[in-house]
Amino acid sequence: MVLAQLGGSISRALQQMSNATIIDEKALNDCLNEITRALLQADVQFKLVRDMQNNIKKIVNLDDLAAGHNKRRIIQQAIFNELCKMLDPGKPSFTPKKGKTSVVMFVGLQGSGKTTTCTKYAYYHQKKGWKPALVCADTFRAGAFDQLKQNATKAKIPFYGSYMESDPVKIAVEGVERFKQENCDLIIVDTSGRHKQEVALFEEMRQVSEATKPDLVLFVMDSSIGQAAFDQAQAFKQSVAVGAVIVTKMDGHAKGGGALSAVAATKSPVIFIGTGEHMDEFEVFDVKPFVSRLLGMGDWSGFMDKIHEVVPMDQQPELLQKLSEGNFTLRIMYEQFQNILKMGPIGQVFSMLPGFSQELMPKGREKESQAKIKRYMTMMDSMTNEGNTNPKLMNDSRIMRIARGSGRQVRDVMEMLEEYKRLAKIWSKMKGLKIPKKGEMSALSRNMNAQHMSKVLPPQMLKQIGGMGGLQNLMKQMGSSKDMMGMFGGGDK
Ligand SMILES: Nc1nc2c(ncn2[C@@H]2O[C@H](COP(=O)(O)OP(=O)(O)OP(=O)(O)O)[C@@H](O)[C@H]2O)c(=O)[nH]1
Repeated sequence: MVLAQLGGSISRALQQMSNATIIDEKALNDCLNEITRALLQADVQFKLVRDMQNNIKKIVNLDDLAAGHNKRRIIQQAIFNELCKMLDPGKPSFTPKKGKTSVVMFVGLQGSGKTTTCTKYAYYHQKKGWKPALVCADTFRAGAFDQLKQNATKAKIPFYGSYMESDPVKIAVEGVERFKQENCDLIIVDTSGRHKQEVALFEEMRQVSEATKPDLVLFVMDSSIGQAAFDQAQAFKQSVAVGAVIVTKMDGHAKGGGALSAVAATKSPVIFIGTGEHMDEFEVFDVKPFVSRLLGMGDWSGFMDKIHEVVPMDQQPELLQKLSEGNFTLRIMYEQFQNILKMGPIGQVFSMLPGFSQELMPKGREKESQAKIKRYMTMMDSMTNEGNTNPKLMNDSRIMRIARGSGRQVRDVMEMLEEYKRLAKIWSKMKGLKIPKKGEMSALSRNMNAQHMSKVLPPQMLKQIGGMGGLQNLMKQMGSSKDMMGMFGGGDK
């Protein structure tokens, strides 16, 4: 995903500025120009980037800053805030409530991933105990109903559609009525797409919308459309009351910056992103954790959510307890690999942990990484329970035995043990950190003190903030404010 590169470029620009002996107008301009270039390359609309640059310059008036102020921190905070502002239209979208019927209509161009996303959205809610249903009002594309039917059947979600009826309005109304009677609480209407923005498409959308009176219109946008995103999103917004955006294919080579433009064009928030073709490759989109990730700061709240999602309920307290004791054993690694493989897209989990994803899970090489994890697990399988699971007791003959037993080379076993050491080192930094239970993210904020934070932050980031002293000051100044936690990916949702 090119957004990751964007994050890398922004981090580098900040780093370069941090390395400058004096942070003057020139250093700031150089840094901002670098960030501007990165955003434009990521297809963010030119006007948005220019506005952002001007805003930062206005906020960070270097002449007015009294001596002793941490300029780096102020600049970094301004960049963080401006990026968040770009992605946050300032008002939340309509949020359906479990148990209360809501109609959600999906709109978007053909091929944007609309049909796939309808099912992902339904499946996401179904896993959380909702009663969703799918209505296929796409009578334009042959095969659309079959596709929806297939997806819905796989996910065991009720669906409605017709091979005979050609009037999308009629199907939409009938489907919505049927599922209202069946007490479904999330009725999702998939509408037709077109290859390009056409009058006929917009007219049909308007009619379906008028007839079904959706509580929310979701605009689905392919992240790879680049600079065209702004105009496309605006055209949809002008035809129907788009309330929120879902950006798809964020896993591919898309530059992803279009997401920022779509928010500006529709003045509606991005609420989910699609990160693959599978049903569960779908993530809630939260502005602050996203920008934190973009700036390479990690996303703790997302990571915790994933743990709650991936690890079976009965294993959660034990695992979290062990992790908070800094007790990352080979067995834990094995069990977690097992859970993660069951879930499918492991990259999503690890990418949320600072410094984690690149080594074990390079982007775009998930299949390879998955195979690697399976290989590790075969080797771990061949270890005997007693003694051998303690990596400290691993000697040459044991390593050879494991290699023989699992049909692998000695160097493969060594690699697996190295990986364990690397993960154990990362997790040892978590020692003492109280890990919140589901829905208790505020506990994380309360327990995150500067010391923990300093261990968790990548070293270059800590340096930019001004080391331990700078971090303590920063936390004092900001108190335990949401902004601060948001910056590091925590905070209440
Ligand atoms: N890699 C990736 N592929 C996706 C994602 N979302 C959808 N796709 C793929 O994009 C292609 C088009 O998706 P559809 O759901 O058929 O598109 P659509 O917008 O419904 O198309 P119409 O019904 O013709 O309007 C399919 O091959 C999907 O598997 C995503 O997040 N990542």
